[in-house]
Amino acid sequence: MTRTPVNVTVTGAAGQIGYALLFRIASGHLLGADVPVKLRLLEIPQGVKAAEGTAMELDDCAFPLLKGIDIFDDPNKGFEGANVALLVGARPRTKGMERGDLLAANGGIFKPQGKAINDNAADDIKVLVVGNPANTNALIAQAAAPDVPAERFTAMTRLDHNRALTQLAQKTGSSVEDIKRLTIWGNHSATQYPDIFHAEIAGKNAADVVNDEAWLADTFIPTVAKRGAAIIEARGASSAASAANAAIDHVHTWVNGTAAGDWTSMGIPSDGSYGVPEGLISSFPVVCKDGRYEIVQGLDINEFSRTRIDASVKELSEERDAVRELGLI
Ligand SMILES: NC(=O)C1=CN([C@@H]2O[C@H](COP(=O)(O)OP(=O)(O)OC[C@H]3O[C@@H](n4cnc5c(N)ncnc54)[C@H](O)[C@@H]3O)[C@@H](O)[C@H]2O)C=CC1
Ligand SMILES: O=C([O-])CC(=O)C(=O)O
Repeated sequence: MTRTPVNVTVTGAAGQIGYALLFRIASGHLLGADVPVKLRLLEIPQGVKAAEGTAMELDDCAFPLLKGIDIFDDPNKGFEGANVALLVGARPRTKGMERGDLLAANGGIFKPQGKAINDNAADDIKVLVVGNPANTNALIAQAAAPDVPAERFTAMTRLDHNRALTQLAQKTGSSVEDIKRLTIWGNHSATQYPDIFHAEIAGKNAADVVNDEAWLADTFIPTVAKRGAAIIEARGASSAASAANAAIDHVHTWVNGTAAGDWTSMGIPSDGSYGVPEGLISSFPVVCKDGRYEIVQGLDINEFSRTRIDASVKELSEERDAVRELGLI
């Protein structure tokens, strides 16, 4: 039986993450090796020509799963019939810009996109926001889409999760696939909290294996939390291929499920679990099954973790207050 192609909308398609992302979507890494896709690329008018160039290259790969590419500069058309939406395009922070300016500029992007998703996307739409500040941009888009179930709006912390896996593997001389149940809590920002207290390395508690709280506090957490800035410093541009890879991982896990005995990290609307105010889009440990996710419940949060989760959640609350004041939610 021939499957109906899944419509995948990618915003910011002509940007550097877009360039690293589209070829992997088209080759089956996002949804599965047997799932045909149609790409809907959304750009601002100035980005359309470059997106057309990328579309030519996609054609030239002759990917068997790629059943069509359309390019738009109108969000209503870009999200028409979308089953999956990757919101990558955002206004980057430029010199002299305050946090409030950045939130306002991105509100101008994510509010209309949320409305366009509300009015035009397929009923089963799943949204991943990558563009920064990702959690609060996801909140803005979600607030503009009252007819879409709130839990379909998610923000990307999988890059932080993957970064933490590698740092922990390198410290302990283990392999990333031996590490399970690691968690990123909070905001995709320098306040995020990568938590290894419930993680396991080859079946042993990761915090016990590390047995070095100073390394945790002074090396591991800041290395993971400030990795984006370190990459900008080294590369002269923000992370792109690793961000695209994490977006692929996020959606693939959401659609196809977490492995037995493991979980992942996703920025999702809080239901009040772990003291995170309801409605904030915060990163949690989640298990995915049958295209849905659930927060892992019942974890014991120690003092070390509590302080750090609270600090990141406080920042999220402040961002929510700021966009509320700007009338964006
Ligand atoms: N959540 C995460 O872990 C990460 C998030 N990011 C964020 O992802 C975003 C994109 O990064 P890059 O691809 O490197 O940026 P980029 O500047 O190379 O590309 C952004 C693209 O978005 C387009 N764009 C801007 N406004 C748009 C709109 N309203 N509709 C459609 N397209 C629009 C631009 O024309 C441009 O082609 C940035 O906000 C960056 O900070 C980057 C790395 C990791
Ligand atoms: O830090 C940035 O601007 C890009 C980003 O989100 C990351 O690499 O985590």
